[in-house]
Amino acid sequence: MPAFKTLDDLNHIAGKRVLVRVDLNVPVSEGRVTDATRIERVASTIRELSDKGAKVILLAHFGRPKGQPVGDMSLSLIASAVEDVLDRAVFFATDCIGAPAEDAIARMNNGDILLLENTRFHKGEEKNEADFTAALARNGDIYVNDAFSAAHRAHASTEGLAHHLPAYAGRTMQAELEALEKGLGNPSRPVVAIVGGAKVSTKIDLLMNLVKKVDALVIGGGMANTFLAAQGIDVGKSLCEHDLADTARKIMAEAEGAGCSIILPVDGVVAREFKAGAANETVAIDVIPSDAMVLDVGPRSVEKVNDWITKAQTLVWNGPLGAFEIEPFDAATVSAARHAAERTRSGQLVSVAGGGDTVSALHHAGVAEDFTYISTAGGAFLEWMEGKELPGVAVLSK
Ligand SMILES: Nc1ncnc2c1ncn2[C@@H]1O[C@H](COP(=O)(O)OP(=O)(O)OP(=O)(O)O)[C@@H](O)[C@H]1O
Ligand SMILES: O=C(O)[C@H](O)COP(=O)(O)O
Repeated sequence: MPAFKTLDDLNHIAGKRVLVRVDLNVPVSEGRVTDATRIERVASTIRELSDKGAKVILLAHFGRPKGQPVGDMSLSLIASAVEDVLDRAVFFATDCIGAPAEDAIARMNNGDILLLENTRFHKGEEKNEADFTAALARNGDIYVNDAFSAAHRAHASTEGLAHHLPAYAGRTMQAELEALEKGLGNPSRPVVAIVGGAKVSTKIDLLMNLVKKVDALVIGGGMANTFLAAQGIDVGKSLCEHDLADTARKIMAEAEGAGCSIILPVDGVVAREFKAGAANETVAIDVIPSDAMVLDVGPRSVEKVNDWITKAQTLVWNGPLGAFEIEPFDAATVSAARHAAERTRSGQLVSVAGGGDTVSALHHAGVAEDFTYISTAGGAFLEWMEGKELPGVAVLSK
């Protein structure tokens, strides 16, 4: 793992202005934050810096306002949720640069916490413009990046600032990078990856990268159908990207060349309707009725997946094995999740998972707390699984 500085390297910071990039891009409904996980994840960094007497100045984006102020994307809507999580006062400035920011910072006492308005209200943020970055940098002495989930963006507040100020990884960034290193960087073997979800098309780069890194790749969910169809199996009315048959064959050939076992379903739970409680039956994968669709992998397949989880020392998971939102098609995902959780609890498995639906599925199975690490990142986690360099991480290690 590339070396980077952490908060352990930051001493004597009382009175210093620390610009902390956090990810406050949280779901909001009717003015209320409906999931504060991302805020909870950055709380330890904020508290630690504040306890050391730093003036903690939070930088974040919210939504995609495209370089201009948009009312319902104001971080003023999130400030009280940050206060609730921290149980400390959080001041707010109506702009992240210029007089509003400077005046608010001038009023700060040591240990105070200030949230600056959405960085994406300025065009310079996403363009990583030199003038805008310099304007942000003028408000700080030190830069801490605690937003792994925004580190795939080379923006002023996620990348540019590290060229202007001494740069450090916050506690969440540090934990995420350490967990990901255990997952794919330098993992204990065998490493098994489970990739599921709806479509192959959104995960081609990810699959191509994984077959080079893992010992076994379990393919489930809707995307398994594309692989099965590419092998000449009739998948009936199942979700299937027939035009990606060549891509699927290429991924399988790459896997063979790299010595990675591809584990495809050998049976499936099929139904005629995509709805909870729909009449269903379990069939062998080569006799899928032409008017039915596979909505979950079957029990024999789950047994195979669980055998691989038993053999594995490391598990990386993105995408559910079936349509887990509608019962009973959650069965395979729940079974594999619980088995992985049990192995993790007993210290025999390092388990790392990410992806919005994946995290929901693990919560649904009641085991999200038991995994070694659950990433709150969406795009950044996927790009990491694709083997891409994340600009916000790369710059910290320079
Ligand atoms: N056999 C199937 N047929 C149809 N849809 C399926 C099937 N198996 C899984 N899915 C769907 O795949 C979706 C989840 O896949 P996705 O790739 O989006 O997961 P993710 O990467 O964890 O989530 P996100 O994209 O939100 O980060 C779910 O909505 C689920 O219903
Ligand atoms: O929600 C996310 O995944 C991050 O906050 C990044 O947001 P973005 O996709 O709008 O850059």
